[in-house]
Amino acid sequence: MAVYTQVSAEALSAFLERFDVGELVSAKGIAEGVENSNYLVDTTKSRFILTLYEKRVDQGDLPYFMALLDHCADRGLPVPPAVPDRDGTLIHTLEGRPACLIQFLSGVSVSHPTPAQARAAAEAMGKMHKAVADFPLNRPNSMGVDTWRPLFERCGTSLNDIAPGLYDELGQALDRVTKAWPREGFDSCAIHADLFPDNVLMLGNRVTGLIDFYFASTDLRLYDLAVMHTAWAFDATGTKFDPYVSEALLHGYETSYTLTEQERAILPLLATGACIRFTLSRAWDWLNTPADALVTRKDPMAFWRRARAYESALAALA
Ligand SMILES: Nc1ncnc2c1ncn2[C@@H]1O[C@H](COP(=O)(O)OP(=O)(O)O)[C@@H](O)[C@H]1O
Ligand SMILES: N[C@@H](CCOP(=O)(O)O)C(=O)O
Repeated sequence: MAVYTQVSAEALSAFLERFDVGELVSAKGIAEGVENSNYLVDTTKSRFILTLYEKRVDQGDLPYFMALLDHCADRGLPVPPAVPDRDGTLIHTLEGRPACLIQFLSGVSVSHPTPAQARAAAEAMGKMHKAVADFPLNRPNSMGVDTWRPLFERCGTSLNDIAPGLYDELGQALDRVTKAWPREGFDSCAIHADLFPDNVLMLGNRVTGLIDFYFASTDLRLYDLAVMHTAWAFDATGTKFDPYVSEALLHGYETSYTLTEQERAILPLLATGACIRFTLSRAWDWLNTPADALVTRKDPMAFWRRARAYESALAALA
């Protein structure tokens, strides 16, 4: 459940008057998602997503996210730009939170992607990377490789409450990965950085939406593919690897960028890093979200299992 901030009908009606979008017909809180409050809003003219940005999203980053969405939408990608009000303003305040009215995209996110769906989603990622070649803004990755150690230290030995021995094991993997992390030799661009299946809307095998750009940042282009691989090529528990989905992801991405031998060789390391990042962010939430909170905590171990699988692949290559 992700509705942290309640919006009254009166406040929403008044808010919508700033836009040329018709009058409020209905508004329902959306259960999916963990970061922000989202409402499905119907007006006499159309359907929208209303997002109120909660504490994890820095208000100062919103102009970057909105510019990136606009840039990609202008180039024909299925991403949802913010709707401007009559003055052209995109970012507003509602119920005391920064808020945007966002274009609604049809489609559903798949829970068990097939190879054909994985291929289409990775193709869309490749197209996005092509489209941002001339995107002029930069945003350092607030969940990038240099942030993992401090987050690990903040979690501390409480990690062992999640699984005995996790603090030591994760710390050692973090040492190995940060030491080997490529600091040059691979290109960077604006990346999505969280293109999990729940952030891709699909109708059948067709991608109708790439959403939730709130971790988007400037980072290694291949790291984006690595994040996607970790999220798509395993079952939800991180126990079962699907080699057909894995291959389909790489084939899909290669319709835009052929992977060199060097790039294929670095992918397991980047994927191990991605798994550490999601293990840590989930662990932090696990340790700091009250058990009775409305939001469902995500299992950190589902990514730690994946990290071990990628590290074994690295060992096999050595
Ligand atoms: N532009 C959109 N069009 C259609 N549905 C959307 C759109 N943006 C968000 N959603 C819906 O809202 C849900 C939560 O959005 P998301 O951005 O993933 O939230 P959070 O940032 O809180 O994780 C998505 O799973 C999807 O169902
Ligand atoms: N995808 C990440 C966390 C971010 O969640 P989202 O709902 O904003 O995509 C994870 O699964 O840990």
